[in-house]
Amino acid sequence: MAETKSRQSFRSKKPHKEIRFGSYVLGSTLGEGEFGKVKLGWKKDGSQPSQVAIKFIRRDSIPKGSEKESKVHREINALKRLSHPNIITLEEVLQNDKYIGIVLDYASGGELFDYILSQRYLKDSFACRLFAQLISGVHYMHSKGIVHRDLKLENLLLDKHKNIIITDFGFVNSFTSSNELMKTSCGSPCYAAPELVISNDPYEARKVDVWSCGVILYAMLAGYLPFDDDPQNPDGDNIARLYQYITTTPLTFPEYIEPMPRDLLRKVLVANPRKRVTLKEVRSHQWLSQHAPFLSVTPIEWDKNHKNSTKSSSSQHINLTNKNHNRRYSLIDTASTSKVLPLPPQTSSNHAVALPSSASSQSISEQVNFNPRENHQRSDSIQSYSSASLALQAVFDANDYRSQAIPSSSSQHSIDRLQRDSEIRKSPPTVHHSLFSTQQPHIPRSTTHTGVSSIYSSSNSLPKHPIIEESPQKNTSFQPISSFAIPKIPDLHVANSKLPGPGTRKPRPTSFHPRLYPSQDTSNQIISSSTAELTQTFGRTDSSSSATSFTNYKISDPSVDLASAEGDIITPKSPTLIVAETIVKIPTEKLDHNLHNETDIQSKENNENLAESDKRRSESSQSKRTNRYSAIIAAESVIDKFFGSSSPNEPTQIPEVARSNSRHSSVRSSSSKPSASTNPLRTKNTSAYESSKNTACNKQAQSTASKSKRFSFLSFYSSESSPLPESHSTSTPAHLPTPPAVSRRKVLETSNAVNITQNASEIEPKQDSSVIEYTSFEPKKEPSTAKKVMDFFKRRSMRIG
Ligand SMILES: Nc1ncnc2c1ncn2[C@@H]1O[C@H](COP(=O)(O)OP(=O)(O)OP(=O)(O)O)[C@@H](O)[C@H]1O
Repeated sequence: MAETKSRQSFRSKKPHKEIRFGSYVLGSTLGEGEFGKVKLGWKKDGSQPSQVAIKFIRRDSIPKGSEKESKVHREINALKRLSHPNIITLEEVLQNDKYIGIVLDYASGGELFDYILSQRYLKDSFACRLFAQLISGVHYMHSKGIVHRDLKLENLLLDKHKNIIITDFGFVNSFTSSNELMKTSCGSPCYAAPELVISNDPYEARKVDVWSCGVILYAMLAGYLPFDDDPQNPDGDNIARLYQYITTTPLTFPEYIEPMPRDLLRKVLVANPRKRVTLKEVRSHQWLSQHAPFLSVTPIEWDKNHKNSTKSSSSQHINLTNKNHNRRYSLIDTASTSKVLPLPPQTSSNHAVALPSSASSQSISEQVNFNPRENHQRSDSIQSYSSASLALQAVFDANDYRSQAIPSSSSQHSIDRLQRDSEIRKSPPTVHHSLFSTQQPHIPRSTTHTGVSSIYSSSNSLPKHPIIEESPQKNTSFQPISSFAIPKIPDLHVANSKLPGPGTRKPRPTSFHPRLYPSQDTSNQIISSSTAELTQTFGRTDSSSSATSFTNYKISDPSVDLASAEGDIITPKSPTLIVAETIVKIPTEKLDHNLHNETDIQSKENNENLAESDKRRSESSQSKRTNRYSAIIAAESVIDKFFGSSSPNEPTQIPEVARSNSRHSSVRSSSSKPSASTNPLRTKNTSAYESSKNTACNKQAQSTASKSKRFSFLSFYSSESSPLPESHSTSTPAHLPTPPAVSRRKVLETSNAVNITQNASEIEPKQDSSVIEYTSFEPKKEPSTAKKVMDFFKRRSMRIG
């Protein structure tokens, strides 16, 4: 007995092993993507960046020359070229013999998707602010000749001040001003522009991003996705039908969306890309006029700001090893003292910012300077600022400074500012109304501010052809995306594409619907009937081409190269990932297509720890799943049955689908489709479960059928039949009117029945190394069932392409 006790106490005192990757200590898992886990990390010595998100990619999961490898390279090289406060910052890339670790800024606010779920939908002013940031980021990347092509809520993170951070650049591609047409279909079904899905013709790359931005805006304001009310396709699972609906139905809005954003959405969500507004037109829309100063910052200015701050920071006595550290620090520790920051922005319900018509946008960047003394006074509080917040703050301050002609603030002001800032940060999170989060000052709207057009005409520094501003080729420190190694393959339009399989992740609500794939016969009927109409919509003369693309519509296989199709501006070149026995730190400025070996050797032990920890986690999660989440297992079985089973017993498929479907297990037959008159959730639930029983669904799944009804993923698709207990429901925030209860696919608001928003504080690691335990690799707190289910969706998000 005594021996047992002493053994126990020994065990409890035994320090847990610290898991490290390079110079980073690893913490909890932030999420899981296509390539694997994303983990929180921090430097043990407390140096910057204080917290990072490390995206781990198992090297053996990206075979040489594979599409996956290209995707990783695309993402890294794109991020290296981008330096904008609303675009995720690449800190560095590390690798050892097992993993590649893409070290990114940590966006502690979680996914915008989850945030909208928690709010049901966003207030007009807040959505406007986020949308302005999104548009600014997208405009910036377009100016670099980069299109994202997979913009969706799940790829938009929030920093701690609720600024948008665009992430996941795996589908980016480059274009030139002379050739912007692309052919590869990619993106997520619900966010993909119609021309991607229903046409074989090359598409204008930037317009595709514009469409996705429109879908995102709609989802922010409505709390659900647009074109979601087709009575013939209540679940939106028939994607051909969905796109037919999109191209033929006028956009409708819930009553709580204001007229101005409606007007903007009507101009953005136009099926015909030729009639769809350009990003420039979006930026100058009246609804965004209150954020005109921010939107008027040109890409050149963002770069200048970055360069200036990098140069300044290099004179500081900071031991930094790469430009990104400088970038981050530069906003804090620059040597420039020419201007002192104006008073901090305050929270304001009126977030209109006046931009004097005489101000030139050029002056913005010149005034974006920081007083190091002031910033030193910020001490610890400044550490928590993300680079996004800081950069946004800087631009705001510059605008604010200029517009208000505030004289240099005294150091006392700075101290006051710091105190106020830290108080604001201590306060509980609220929905922010200003472009610059909680620090937005109350600045009365200028009476001379007559809207965006006047601003642009007075300070029109926006390039007519953004690509000309800074050609990617000019940037010698970066490897242009065009040099990626992409094996040349035939055009991969949807007509030739394949369905996803077990290797692919499965759906989340906004990007996927459980019964997405219509049976061949059903879709064909719809396609045939709609071809003429769509041809008309897109103004085509070649009806046969349309017909072909519709008839053969399938989801393309992500394992096949997406960016190499004819029309994409990509030059093939062999990719190489140098295998090293040790962790190799790759400063981003040196990293190009090839990952070079460098210094900073990490012991193999850590590496093993990482793998071991992964193993333990999976074992532990396995047992937890068995004990506590059998319902989820049931749901997974159901989904595997539908989308991912590689079981040899899989049902015979329609030949054409089977041919193209190496991984997708089954295509739902039309007979399994529930009638629209029945409750789609209940029906789906039942039919799905029955299907699972018919195949190799395990016994446990069967025995937990009733539980699966309670926690099934299907329950996330309806508010009417949400099986969640009342007590879990979150009421509509007071400021928001109750959304109509009619749409069964109010996916965002429905999911709000359970609070699944990730609490950043739960995953904050303890910085004191003495208390960092091995278990820090595993979250101490068991995530809620709802969270698990949502994570399950995350793992299964899928795309066209
Ligand atoms: N910088 C970050 N800060 C905080 N969380 C992050 C960060 N990057 C990723 N995550 C979390 O990890 C999850 C997976 O990351 P990410 O989407 O980048 O992976 P992925 O492999 O690119 O997946 P996919 O391509 O399917 O989106 C995200 O949904 C997010 O919750």
